[in-house]
Amino acid sequence: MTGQVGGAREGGRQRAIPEATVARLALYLQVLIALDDGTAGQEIISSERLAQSAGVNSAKLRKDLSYLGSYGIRGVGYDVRTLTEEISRILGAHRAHRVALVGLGNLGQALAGYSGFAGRGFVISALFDVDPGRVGREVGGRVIRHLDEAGQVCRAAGVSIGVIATPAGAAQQVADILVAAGIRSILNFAPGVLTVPDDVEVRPVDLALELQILAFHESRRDAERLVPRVIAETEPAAGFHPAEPARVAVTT
Ligand SMILES: NC(=O)c1ccc[n+]([C@@H]2O[C@H](COP(=O)([O-])OP(=O)(O)OC[C@H]3O[C@@H](n4cnc5c(N)ncnc54)[C@H](O)[C@@H]3O)[C@@H](O)[C@H]2O)c1
Repeated sequence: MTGQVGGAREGGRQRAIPEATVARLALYLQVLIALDDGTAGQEIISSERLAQSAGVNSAKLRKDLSYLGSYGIRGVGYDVRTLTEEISRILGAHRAHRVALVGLGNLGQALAGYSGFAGRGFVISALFDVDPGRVGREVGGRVIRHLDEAGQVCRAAGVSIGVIATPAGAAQQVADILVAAGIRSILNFAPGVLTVPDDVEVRPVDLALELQILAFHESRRDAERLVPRVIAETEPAAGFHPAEPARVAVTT
């Protein structure tokens, strides 16, 4: 997996966009779409307001948007429609992407029933499982097909993205089948690393990892809160006696 993705053109060549910027562009697009829906025709948005709504600072926002070219009007802001279209174009969100979902258990059924993908340009077009108790059933208005049909169904439906929500032990076999069906982009919820050809992009999703990152930031914040207290409480106060041990704040 690369840390950069192809993006805006510069002098006829594609200018690579860092992955973190791509993630934030998706966030800006979400804000812009909500804004367009909610305010019926707001035309201009300031970089400060867009940055604040997306939870980033204005400097970072301007740097991110610089990958698109210059769409801002200095001192005024960004044209909402133009910026929405441009970010959509860069993210490929201006056209529908057909998605196949494999593994219709707890997670797969929740994903298949989620209505929010369509508004972002993702259409769940095919569902696959191998459990005879699930194959033939309908989830989110689609019938679950047997994985053996994946090649034929995915090609016929023009599926370009596969989502794996099977147990870890089945994920590699499922990935191989999706790749053989012509799919070059895979979102993998199953734990573990998949082996795929170089031209296939796999994005692992690991909520436990995200929670660990949150926990890390939380313990950093706790440590930062503790340090000023330690300093304050160890500073010699008036009447301090050198033989007296310094008091240090301890949180449990
Ligand atoms: N990444 C995350 O943050 C995250 C969060 C929750 C679950 N998970 C993972 O997602 C996966 C699914 O979790 P779940 O709770 O929905 O499990 P589940 O057992 O409820 O569902 C798994 C489904 O996969 C199907 N399946 C099994 N082998 C298959 C195969 N070879 N081909 C097609 N389908 C097959 C089963 O029949 C079942 O319907 C697990 O690997 C789990 O660890 C990941």
